[in-house]
Formats: sequence, C-alpha cells, structure tokens
Amino acid sequence: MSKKSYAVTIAGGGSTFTPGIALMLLEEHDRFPVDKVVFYDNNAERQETVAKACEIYFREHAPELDFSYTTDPVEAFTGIDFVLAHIRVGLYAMRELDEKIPLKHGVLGQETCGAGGIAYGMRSIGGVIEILDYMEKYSPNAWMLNYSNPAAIVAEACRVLRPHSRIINICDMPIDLMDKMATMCHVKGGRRSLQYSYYGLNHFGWFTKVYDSEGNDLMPEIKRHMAKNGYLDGIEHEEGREQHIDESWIYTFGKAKDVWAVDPETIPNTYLKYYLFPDYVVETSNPNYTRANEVMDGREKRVFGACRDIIAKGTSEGCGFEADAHATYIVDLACALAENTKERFLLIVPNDGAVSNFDETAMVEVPCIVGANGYEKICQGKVPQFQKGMLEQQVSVEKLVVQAWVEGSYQKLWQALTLSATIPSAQVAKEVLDDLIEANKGYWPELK
Ligand SMILES: NC(=O)c1ccc[n+]([C@@H]2O[C@H](COP(=O)([O-])OP(=O)(O)OC[C@H]3O[C@@H](n4cnc5c(N)ncnc54)[C@H](O)[C@@H]3O)[C@@H](O)[C@H]2O)c1
Ligand SMILES: O=P(O)(O)OC[C@H]1O[C@H](O[C@H]2[C@H](O)[C@@H](O)[C@@H](O)O[C@@H]2CO)[C@H](O)[C@@H](O)[C@@H]1O
Ligand SMILES: [Mn+2]
Repeated sequence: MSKKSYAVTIAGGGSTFTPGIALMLLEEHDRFPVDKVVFYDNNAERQETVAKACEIYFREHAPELDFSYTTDPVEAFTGIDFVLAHIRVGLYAMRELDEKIPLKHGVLGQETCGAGGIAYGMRSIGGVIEILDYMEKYSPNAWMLNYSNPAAIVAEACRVLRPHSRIINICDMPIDLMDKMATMCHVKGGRRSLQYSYYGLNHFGWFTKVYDSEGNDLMPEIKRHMAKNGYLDGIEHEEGREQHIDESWIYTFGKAKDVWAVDPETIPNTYLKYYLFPDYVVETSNPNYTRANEVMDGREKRVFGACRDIIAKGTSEGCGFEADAHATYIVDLACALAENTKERFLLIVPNDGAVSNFDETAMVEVPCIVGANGYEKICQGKVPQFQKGMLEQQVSVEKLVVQAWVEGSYQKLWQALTLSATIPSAQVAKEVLDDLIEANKGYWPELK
C-alpha cells in the first residue's frame, strides 16, 4: 500500500485517548505521513468536545491536514487506509457497574478480567464488528488496528464472525512492560531494541526471553528486579512523570513481585494478578470507589477539561495537550503494514500451532513479523503444565462468552462465569450474572 500519505479514521473519537493519539500522529509525520484524519463516534456530544479542541490544535499546528469529525459511517469510512479503533461501549458508567456489581458479591471487579471483563465483552462485540463492517464496505483495502477492550474476547469474536477481515488486535500492556524492563536494565535504545519471546492470551501472558540488541540475556537482571520490587524499578523517575501514574497502577506494578514468584522462570503480565490473587484484589478494593471512579475523576476530567478550555479560549496555546509517546507502537504497526518494514510485534492472532500444545483455535498473544501482507507468527513451542492449565481454563471462558453472545445463551454465559478463576462457585456466578443482565439491558443480546 506504500503511498505518499495516508488517511486515518479514529473510531471512538470521543475517547480520552484521542487527543494523545492525534498529537502523536502529527509528531510521527515524518515516518508516517497522514494527510487526512477523521474522528468517528456514535456519541455526537462527547465526540464534539474532543473534536472541536483538536480542530483548533490542528489549525494551529498542521493547517494542511484535512480534518473532520462525524457520526455518519459513510463519511467516516470512505477513502481511508487505516482505522484506529478504541471504543468503549457503555462508557465509564458501565465500566463502573462492571467493577462494582461483582464486588457486591465478594468477587473481583475489573475492566477486562473476570466478571467485569465478561460483561464488557458482551457489550463490545457488536460495536467492534459494526465498525469492521463499515470499514470493509466503504474502504475494503483498509486495515483496522483495534485496541478496544476486552481485546481477548473481541479478537475471538472477530475470528468466529469475521475470519477473513483485515483487523489486527493489539495491546499496550506488554509494550509498557518492555519499556519498564528496558529502563530497569538501562538498555540504550529502550524498548525498541529488545528481542523477546512471549506467549499467552491478551492480558494473560508471560515473557520467556528478553535480550538486548547485542544478544545479551537480560532475564537474570529482570528477575533480580522482579524479586525485589516487581516492575516498580522500571518506572522512570524523571521529574513530573511519577505523578501521572495513579495509585492503583503503582500497586499493580508492585504486586507483580508476588505474581512473578509463582513462576520465577518467566516474567508475567501484570494482569495475571487478577487470576492468581483474586482474594487479595477483593480485600484491597474499595467497593464504593473503583478504578472507573479514579479514571472519571482523573483522566476524563483532565482531558475534557483541557478540551473545554481550548474551545473557550479559541486557542490551544498552553493547553496541556500532550502527544502520547506510549502510543507510537500504533504508528510502528501501521508503518509495518504500509511500508513492509517486517518489524516484530506482539499481536493477538489465531494460534494455529504457534503454541504447539494448546488449542489451535485460541486467539493467542505471540510475537509476529508484520509486513505489507499482514503478519506471520513466531512459534513459541510448548508451554509448561502450569501455564497450560491456566490458559486452557481462561480460553474456555473467552470462547464461551463469544458463543453466548452469538447464540444468545444464558447457559453458556453462566458456564463462562463459573469457569473463571476469579469466581468461587456456580452459585456466585449465577448471582453475579443475574445482576449483570439487569444492568446491561439494551447492551447485551437477549439471553435465553
Ligand atoms: N488495548 C490497549 O492496550 C488499550 C489501552 C488503553 C485503552 N484501551 C481501550 O480503549 C478504549 C477507549 O478507552 P477510554 O478510556 O478512552 O474510553 P472513553 O469512554 O473515553 O472513549 C470511548 C469512546 O468510544 C465511543 N463509542 C462507544 N461505542 C461506540 C460505537 N459502537 N461506535 C463508535 N464509538 C463508540 C464512546 O462514545 C466514547 O467516546 C477502551 O476500550 C479501552 O479499554 C485499550
Ligand atoms: O484503568 P485505565 O483505563 O487507566 O487503563 C486500562 C488499560 O490499561 C492498560 O493500558 C495502560 C498501560 O499499559 C499502563 O501502563 C498505563 O500507563 O496506561 C495504559 C492505559 O491506561 C491495558 O493495556 C489496556 O488494555 C487497559 O484498557
Ligand atoms: Mn490491553
């Protein structure tokens, strides 16, 4: 597809991540030239605040850019090369319920894991498939780079419902963890210079090898840090940076020490804490103030406050908008597809033997080489018994959720919740499910 410049649609234009990603696209213009950006959202009001502020920013910093925003799919998806998708069906109000309803039953409540993740998955599948269908109808050669959550369930749904679609699901958690590993090992060139092996499902995986650009094995040093402080040694202590990291994330990066101790041969994804220490997570959660509240009081207020400020002043000068440097992985991926760079990415893809002793139809997260014709997986061989057991259980949860959504099956969703390592019994699973059904009326398909 190599072109002089590209047209990009950001689906979920009203997202708190949109300004950071839009500014990042401008910053990366030299290696990924973008001449057209369209914001698309199904919530006109929320999107307008973000879009009007970005419009002012673009006018002042990139007047040549063809920018528009819309809720009309024809306008949004015609003549484009890439869709960057970050939608949240149900907004933070529903995330809050995903987190608080399970906690009411003594079960962990989390955005993408356990009961909360299952509830969010049941809402997201339809929204992501709808956007994929719009893209394929109006720009059949475009690629959709999806990081809408819960990515594991969304990816499985796309595999089942749209197996030939040009969608790539990717997550930024391992990228952030690689940044931290590079920092703790003082690696020159940072995360991009690391060579790694990794296997798992999204938000459910393990690094097995990490080398620097000269081939030196970094695992012994990373393990020493994990044993002492989890990922905390990887947090940069530059002035001003730490205050951007909320308390709950600090706990998560620290708790990785205990998660690592369960299998000291590998380096875990932080999200494994929800499956290995669900009782600890429940004990340390405040059922009246969860991460959704922290985000609504923090990131959402900050981003929307800055947008309103720009709109009121008519200028973006001194507005506090910042490019999301962390999100440059999205441009790396778009460049790989557009320019055939054959770079290595951790993607969520059909297993087909990449993890040889695991379900061939699972959507696994493994390293892939990406070029103009898509991705090729790098085989990770066999996983040990412990990981195999965990993976079999979790992939069954995710597959049952998708089957429940497709068939409208109460029974299968109940089984999915029952099977989750975060839920103690079929009885509790049923009680949580019945409350979630009530809360998600209008978002989930009707279950029989
Ligand atoms: N995979 C990753 O690494 C990663 C990292 C960060 C965030 N995320 C995900 O990005 C998404 C956005 O997060 P946020 O916190 O900014 O949420 P947000 O609520 O601020 O923004 C989401 C936007 O999506 C819109 N939307 C919802 N349903 C839609 C639909 N069917 N069609 C079009 N637009 C729709 C909403 O109106 C809203 O403006 C979430 O899914 C989040 O989990 C993923
Ligand atoms: O609770 P949130 O909404 O702040 O974050 C949930 C997302 O968390 C991951 O992304 C993180 C990132 O990995 C972390 O280090 C931090 O710095 O920022 C990101 C966004 O908050 C995860 O990969 C996403 O899937 C979650 O949605
Ligand atoms: Mn993620």
